[in-house]
Amino acid sequence: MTNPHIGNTDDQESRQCFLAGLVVRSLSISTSNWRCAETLGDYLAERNIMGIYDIDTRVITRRLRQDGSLIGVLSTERTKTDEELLEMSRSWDIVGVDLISGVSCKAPHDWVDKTNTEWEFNSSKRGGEAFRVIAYDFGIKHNILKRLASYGCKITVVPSTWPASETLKMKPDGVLFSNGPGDPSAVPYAVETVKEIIGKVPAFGICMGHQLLGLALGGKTFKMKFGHHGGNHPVRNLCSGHVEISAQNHNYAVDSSSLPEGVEVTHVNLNDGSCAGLAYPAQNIMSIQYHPEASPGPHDSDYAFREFIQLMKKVKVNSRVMAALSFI
Ligand SMILES: NC(=O)CC[C@H](N)C(=O)O
Repeated sequence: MTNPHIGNTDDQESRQCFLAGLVVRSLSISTSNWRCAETLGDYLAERNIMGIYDIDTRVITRRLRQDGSLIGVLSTERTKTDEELLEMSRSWDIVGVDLISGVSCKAPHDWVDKTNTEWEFNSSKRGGEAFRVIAYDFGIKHNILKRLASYGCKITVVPSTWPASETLKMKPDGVLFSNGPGDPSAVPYAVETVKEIIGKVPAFGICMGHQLLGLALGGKTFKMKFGHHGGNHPVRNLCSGHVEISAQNHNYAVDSSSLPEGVEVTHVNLNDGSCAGLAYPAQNIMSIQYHPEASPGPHDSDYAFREFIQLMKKVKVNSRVMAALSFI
């Protein structure tokens, strides 16, 4: 973490902490958040997750910015020499590795929790209809589900390997493809699932889900030098012209130039011009590369959830009209 002071606030965004290790500058010895249940050190130790502090994370950040993402090794084993640790780091890679299967849920389950009412910041423009959404868990952040629930959705979360045929049998009004770790090109099974669903049901992709949609539509993804991480990246919404301050956490991106005819780039990251969102109106597809659910981060992009509701509503109304016309 580049923020020097870590440990004074915390919120869980998944059923468990999947981190292998955490490197921080200064570990807060006190917690100053009324909801904080324990110190970061205790939290990590209870889960046998390695942590190291008093590290000059700014030097590491400058190195990563200069040389790109690097593989690192943390070890408490004093028997290992530096050379052996370096060998370990050289023997591992993130490219081509399926990291989704290790974090996805094991079985379908419903989700009902909404955003805590006292923190609700966008309760305007809520339609009355409840739309049925199937959310693919590629490592889904809980606040994505809370925002959908706050917008009135009835949600079933399914594992990353859940068959598209089973999803279509559930007759959802929409499908959400979630965020998730690792290389999108390392999970062809997930791309195939997306391919079988799009065009039949409105789809919304977030981060990994956005990349899987890009691949399913025939585009390509690539590994960025050091990705986008943090809560202060400016993104231009090309439809509205607005610039949003966004929450970002990704190392891959969709190559805009690889997208086929009809697929629109809807958002651009203003730091490097990369694709930050796409749409394929012909198949009722929308997706964004960053995190509209924030948690943590700014709420500028919360409207994306409302746009997904409007997309499902439009499709549902159209299908009712078509059904009525078929009787005439
Ligand atoms: N937050 C995410 O879903 C990340 C997507 C993908 N694993 C990447 O690193 O680009």
